[in-house]
Amino acid sequence: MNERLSTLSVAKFGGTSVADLPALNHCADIIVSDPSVRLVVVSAAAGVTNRLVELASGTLDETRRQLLLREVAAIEYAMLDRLDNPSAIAAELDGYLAEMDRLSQFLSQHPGEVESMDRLLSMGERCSSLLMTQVLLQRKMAAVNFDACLVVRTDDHFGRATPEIGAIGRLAREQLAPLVAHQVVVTQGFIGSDNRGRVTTLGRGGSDFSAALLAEGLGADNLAIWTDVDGIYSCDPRVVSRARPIQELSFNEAAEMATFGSKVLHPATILPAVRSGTSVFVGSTREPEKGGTWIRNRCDSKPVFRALSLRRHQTLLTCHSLNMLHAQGFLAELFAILARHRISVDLITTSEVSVALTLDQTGSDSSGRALISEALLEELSPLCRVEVEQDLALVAVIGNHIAHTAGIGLKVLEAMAGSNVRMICQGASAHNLCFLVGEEEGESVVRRLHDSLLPE
Ligand SMILES: Nc1ncnc2c1ncn2[C@@H]1O[C@H](COP(=O)(O)OP(=O)(O)O)[C@@H](O)[C@H]1O
Ligand SMILES: N[C@@H](CC(=O)OP(=O)(O)O)C(=O)O
Repeated sequence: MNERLSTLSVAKFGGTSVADLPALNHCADIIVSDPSVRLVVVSAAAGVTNRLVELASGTLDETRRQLLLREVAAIEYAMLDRLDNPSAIAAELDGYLAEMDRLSQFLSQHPGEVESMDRLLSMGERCSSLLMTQVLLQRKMAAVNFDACLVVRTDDHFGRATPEIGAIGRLAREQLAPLVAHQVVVTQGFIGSDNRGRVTTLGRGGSDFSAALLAEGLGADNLAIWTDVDGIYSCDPRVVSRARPIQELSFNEAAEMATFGSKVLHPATILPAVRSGTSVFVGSTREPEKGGTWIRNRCDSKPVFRALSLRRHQTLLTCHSLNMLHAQGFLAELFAILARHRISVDLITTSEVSVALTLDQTGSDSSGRALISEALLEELSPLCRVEVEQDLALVAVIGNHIAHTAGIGLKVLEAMAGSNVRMICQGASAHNLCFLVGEEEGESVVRRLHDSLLPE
């Protein structure tokens, strides 16, 4: 960097924050009011990625394909048309929309062609960064639109690419640092490229992750995740109306919340922040004055019960095998097969002859492809008999010293009286106690637990 900035902040704006022109103007207000914000990371406008995922499926009839393209175009043009000077970027935006048409048509003829799928999915974020940059230029800010693929280097696992941290750090220092010294740089979340320059995506909700990786690469002091809630709450406010905002959280607690379903943060966001010591803020784009949640390495309060998370659509895999009895290597073999299918395991319990595990659904790729494939079941079949249960919900109690505080199990189970608890996991972390219940019971269990463990 030519000039050392006293404080460097990265601001990420999610889909609802860039959904229309008034929303983009709220983002601009935040950026203008804080001179430390030098890198802005944007998601696709709300609803766009879902439509692109459908377009990328390659299974649509022509009427549906045209309808989705028109809907995406309507979202983007509604913003373009209300700019002071739409002609400045109209041709570029038209180009992106034409590319969506071309790629979705190609995919109708070649369904499952993963390279084109990711290129198509990347278009939503490209439209947003183009529009966001123009809104900042309108405000007379020095701003530039920057292609995230130049810095966010990943492997070539299309749909759910893994970032290459070392390369991202080097590229951020070489390419981004000189730019942020002189202007606000606007870039896309969610997308990257492999070492052959092919566009990749990081999996659904991956813009938070992109912002955290870029903040790490730049050595930023702060990362702000601007969204549609004024911070992280003690539970999803859509599920528990009495949930309350949390002012300060530790990295550990935030990581547990994100992992176990608090959608406000992508689960991978915390690790880059931990590595680089970057503080993370979560706040509302529409109401920044309300404040929000700070996530830091250390925080003063360490309550036993901090929050609850609910993750729906859980799958429980129970693997039975008599070969497991007093044998070595069974779990190693099982996990090797799961790893080959890029499945990450969440909860696990074992008995003499069986092992039950839940699958991490945050690992589903950008197209939302199902994780349990026929190929996986086939590979597992010589090793064990597999039972698959779906329609479960994972409830996580998150806090501190959970593994070392007497009476917690009783308190939690009392609140669960009458519910069928399918699996319980506790002990590996001092920060969580997790269990599975039927999907239909998930919300009511969380509400009862909130009343009992986190009363006002
Ligand atoms: N514990 C929680 N605190 C706050 N919001 C939560 C929590 N758990 C889930 N959410 C949900 O996360 C949503 C914000 O995440 P998301 O929709 O991914 O935002 P964005 O599009 O800005 O990335 C909120 O609207 C809220 O309903
Ligand atoms: N647009 C991508 C990436 C993302 O992170 O979006 P959001 O910030 O709105 O959750 C998606 O919908 O998955």
